[in-house]
Amino acid sequence: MASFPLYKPTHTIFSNTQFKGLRNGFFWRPSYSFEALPENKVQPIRALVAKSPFALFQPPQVEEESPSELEPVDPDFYKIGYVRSMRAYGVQFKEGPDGFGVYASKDVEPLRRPRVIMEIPLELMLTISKKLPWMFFPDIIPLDHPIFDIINSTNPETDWDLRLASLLLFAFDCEGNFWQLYGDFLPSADECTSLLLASEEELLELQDPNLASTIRKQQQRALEFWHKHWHSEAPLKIKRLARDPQRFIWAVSIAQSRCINMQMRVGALNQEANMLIPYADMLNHSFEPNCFFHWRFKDRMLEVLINAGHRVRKGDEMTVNYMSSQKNDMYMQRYGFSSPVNPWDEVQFSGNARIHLDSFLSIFNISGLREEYYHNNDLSTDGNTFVDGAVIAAARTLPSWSDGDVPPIPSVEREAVKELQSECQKMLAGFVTTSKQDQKLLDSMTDATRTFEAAIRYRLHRKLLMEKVIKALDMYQEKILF
Ligand SMILES: C[S@@+](CC[C@H](N)C(=O)[O-])C[C@H]1O[C@@H](n2cnc3c(N)ncnc32)[C@H](O)[C@@H]1O
Repeated sequence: MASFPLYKPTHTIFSNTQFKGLRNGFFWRPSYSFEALPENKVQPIRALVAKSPFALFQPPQVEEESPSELEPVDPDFYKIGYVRSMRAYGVQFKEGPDGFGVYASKDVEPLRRPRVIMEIPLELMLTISKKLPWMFFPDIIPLDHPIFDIINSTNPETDWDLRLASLLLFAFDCEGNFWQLYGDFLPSADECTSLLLASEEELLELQDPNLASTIRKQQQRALEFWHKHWHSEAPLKIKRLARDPQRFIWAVSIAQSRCINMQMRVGALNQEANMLIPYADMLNHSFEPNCFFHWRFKDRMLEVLINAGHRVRKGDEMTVNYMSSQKNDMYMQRYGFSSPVNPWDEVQFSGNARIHLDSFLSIFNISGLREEYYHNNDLSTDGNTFVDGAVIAAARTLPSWSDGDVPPIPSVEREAVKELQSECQKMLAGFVTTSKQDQKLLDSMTDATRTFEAAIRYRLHRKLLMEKVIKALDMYQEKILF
């Protein structure tokens, strides 16, 4: 099997001048299709840089350059000399509501087995082992390069993002490195939602002092790291990697919002690694994802696969689950977005009021495993039969007792419902704006920064959850307690 199938590009080829538009504050990044051609099943991303001098994407020129009298060669032997390309099957990279994303370019019937939609070889990635001794795959750092000392100075427990950011900046500076080109497809500081890039005013818009203070500490930490290593005496080959702190903080934002952690096996080594994986990092998050990642050991590839049994329609977004069991503040901290249907989100109640959890769940017909949560439709926003994630969050959030814990006393239960509702009302009243006002603000925004928008959305999502809790308790009261 040849490592470079000879596919024909079907899409526009963008010149380097057009790439530069990305950095000028506009949020556009070109879209690329990997639709199957009649004669081929795969469309490699190499085609998008077909005119670039970039070595990694150049297919072997053996056939064109070899006079016909030459003997046919052993393809396996020649394969050794060429770096592999990324392959994608029936997907398209384009801009959507959550920035760039990956979309199905054709219908996929549900299969009994997961179906591969992307394969990304190890050599295109930037990875660092999570633990000492530091190992890099591929190892692009030459012996004695001072960037290694900088990476080596980081705290193994906490500073994975600083290490990855340093490696990314180093890769941008390496002649012929894949990331020199891929960097043009990464979000610019204006396009990135990471709160590391947020101003103090934007952090205040979160109306969450804990989250704001966590972010301030992270900003400070990145800044101090830059000052420590990018001082005036630093060698030029370090200085030019990040001439100002903003460049370094942007790199940390990219590392935080695009890193994938995986256990990868390379040879006899089993490595837990922090990885920047091109193309796979274009996948957005969903709490009901249709895809997942898998490390293919035999040829050191990351596979992106569609879940077994999943039907995908042309135009559907392909998504993965970034983190499980995390509240919206964690999503904000790491990725700069929150979700109104995060089933793990919470409202923090402070009082002693508790309701009967089993009765509450029975009202919404929620039982069993997470995937099997259903409810009676009354609280669903879109009218489908699946339980809204916010209803699960409401259930999880409520301080509760169950049989054998406290005996059911209807009057006490009724009192508890009212208390919980009134605590939610008080919390809502503590916000400067209402959820309707936040929604209006979001609808009217035209030239706001992405971090400002993310901050407003975050506080709106918290209010929506509280409103859901109040409504759910209303229903509980009506149906069970009369
Ligand atoms: C790994 S990247 C995914 C690709 C990214 N959308 C882009 O434009 O390059 C993660 C970033 O995508 C955005 N994102 C991913 N999933 C999202 C979601 N469910 N809602 C809103 N934004 C999301 C956030 O900006 C996040 O920091």
